[in-house]
Amino acid sequence: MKAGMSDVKRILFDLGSSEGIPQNSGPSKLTPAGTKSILDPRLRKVLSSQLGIQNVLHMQEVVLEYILSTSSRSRTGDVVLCAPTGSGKTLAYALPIIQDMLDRRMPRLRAIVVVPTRDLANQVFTVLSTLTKPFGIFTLCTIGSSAIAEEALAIPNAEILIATPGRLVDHINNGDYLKLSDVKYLVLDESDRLLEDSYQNWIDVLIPALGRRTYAFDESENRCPVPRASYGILNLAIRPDIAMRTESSFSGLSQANVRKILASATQTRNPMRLYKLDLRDVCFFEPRGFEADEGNRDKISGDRYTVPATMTERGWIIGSLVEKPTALLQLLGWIPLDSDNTRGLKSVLEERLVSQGGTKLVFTNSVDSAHRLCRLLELCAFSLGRSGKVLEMSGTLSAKRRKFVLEAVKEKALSIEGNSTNPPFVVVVCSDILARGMDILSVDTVINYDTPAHISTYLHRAGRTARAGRHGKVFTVLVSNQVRHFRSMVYEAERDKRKVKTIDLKIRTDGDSDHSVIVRNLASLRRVLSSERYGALQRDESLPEFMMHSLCKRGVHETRSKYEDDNPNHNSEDGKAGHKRRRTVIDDVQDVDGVDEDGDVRNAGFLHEILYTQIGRNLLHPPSAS
Ligand SMILES: Nc1ncnc2c1ncn2[C@@H]1O[C@H](COP(=O)(O)OP(=O)(O)OP(=O)(O)O)[C@@H](O)[C@H]1O
Repeated sequence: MKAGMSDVKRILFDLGSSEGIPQNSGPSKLTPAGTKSILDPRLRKVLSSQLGIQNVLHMQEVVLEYILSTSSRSRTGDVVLCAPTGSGKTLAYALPIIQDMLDRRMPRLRAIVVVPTRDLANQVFTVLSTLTKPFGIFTLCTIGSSAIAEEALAIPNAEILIATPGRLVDHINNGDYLKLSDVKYLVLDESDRLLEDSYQNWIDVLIPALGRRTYAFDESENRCPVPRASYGILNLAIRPDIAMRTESSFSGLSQANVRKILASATQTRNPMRLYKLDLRDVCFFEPRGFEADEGNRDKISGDRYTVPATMTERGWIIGSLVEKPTALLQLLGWIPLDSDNTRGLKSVLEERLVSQGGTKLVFTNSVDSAHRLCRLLELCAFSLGRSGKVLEMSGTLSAKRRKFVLEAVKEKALSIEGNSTNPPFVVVVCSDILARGMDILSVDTVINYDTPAHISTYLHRAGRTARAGRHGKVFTVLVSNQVRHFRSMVYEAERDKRKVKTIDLKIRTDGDSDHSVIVRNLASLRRVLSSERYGALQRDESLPEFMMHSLCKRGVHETRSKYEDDNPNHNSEDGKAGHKRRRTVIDDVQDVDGVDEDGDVRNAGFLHEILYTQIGRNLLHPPSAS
């Protein structure tokens, strides 16, 4: 987090010109909060020294001002914050909470932040703990990565708790060490996602535990009586549509003082979902110009969203599923565009896609496809001689591996050498685990290899790029029969329809074309996946180079001696274990190739593969040899 921050402070953007967010302009400047800001100077100093942020954004300032100006009153309104991805919602809720705690007298649990995934919890924890540490505010992250008893010991000292819903419920049910009586803020980050899933009925457990309000039923009240107000650059409005449905049946003063803050780029306005949260006096923050049309207010499905102005979106239409991997390689700039494509299209690709450096995220619709595609790209990168890294990120990986991948990408710790003709790259193939909230500033391109089924998934995936005023590109690979659905999904939901263009891509799949790279490597992929199935290769680890050499038919013996030369410590205990495992991998590959030293195919599984699949038959009896 910290490493990227020195860049962030220079790339500031304006959420609040009087015209609203500029739709088609480049990154605009941040209007400094300056001396008018109500941000505490102590907090400002920490923000600057720890995160490299000199000024708060207008949206953050408005939320800060609203929350702090009403925090001392007995009746405080709940806050719903709906701003585009990458617009700084984390600090928008974190700053008022921390500032409110600066002059506390007794350390008590004052705030709970609930987030849907462990990785996001870790990210939010990094930001909050960095800001709170200098003030001695103890922030704790409880996500189920350590023993519950261990966490239970730490929880009584926590003043801010960041938790995934399941773990929070575990602690509430586990004993009385989690004291909720002094909790003043409950934040739901990615609230629409949290409300979608029931996660052990976490809302039903948490809300009553915080102290449910009691209301007197009042039929005559059909609107929230609190007036609309315009607050600086944002519309700060009590949304009657939500207020009416959540409050009309229950009017009266609250007995609880927990203020709820909901944050998401795709905030649900569905009162049926929000109802369970027991919201009251809801203040709906959204950038001016993007509030729901008056006529749409009552339509539950009428939500419209906006994406950052610095994002370019394109749909790439291909003829059939078979062309997808080849289209991906072309999008990544690893193989040239087919000459059938127009000159104009070529220049678009060259200009927009083949950017040097930068991280590319490739989204698939399932963890299995993410894994297979990652392996295939690893093989293709190797056989095409590309310098860079292909990494996988999905829920099936161990927490340790996920942390490694995130840190590696965030901190740019991957030391990859390249040159101008072969620029280094980092491609992360991921499932939707990375779609929500993850803040990786080096991501300059998002590719939807699989088209997302829902607009919210599309927007969150896309939102991993073009963050904090940076430029970013989003490409969606579309098989021709998916185009209609894609267009209607995006056009109906996005406010600026002109932004998303679709372009036809012509791809040759005959024997002489670049498509043959895919065909060759699909055969290797099968062998890699077999090695994993039989435990010879860890799913979590990148493909060892010697294995790729072997798969590229450079000779098993050569790679074995290469491995031994390259690993002088292979006789140490650790080295031996690793060596043994790697030897198995080599044997494995030999088996699949049908060239094992004893002349036997030892593994029955592989035997099956070889004898009963077309690819296996081709391997043993190449068509040209027959
Ligand atoms: N005041 C600021 N000045 C400069 N950069 C900022 C400021 N506030 C936040 N940022 C940066 O903007 C980036 C995006 O912030 P954040 O992760 O909070 O976005 P978000 O709105 O929560 O996005 P998402 O909807 O995807 O979760 C982060 O890198 C953050 O450090």
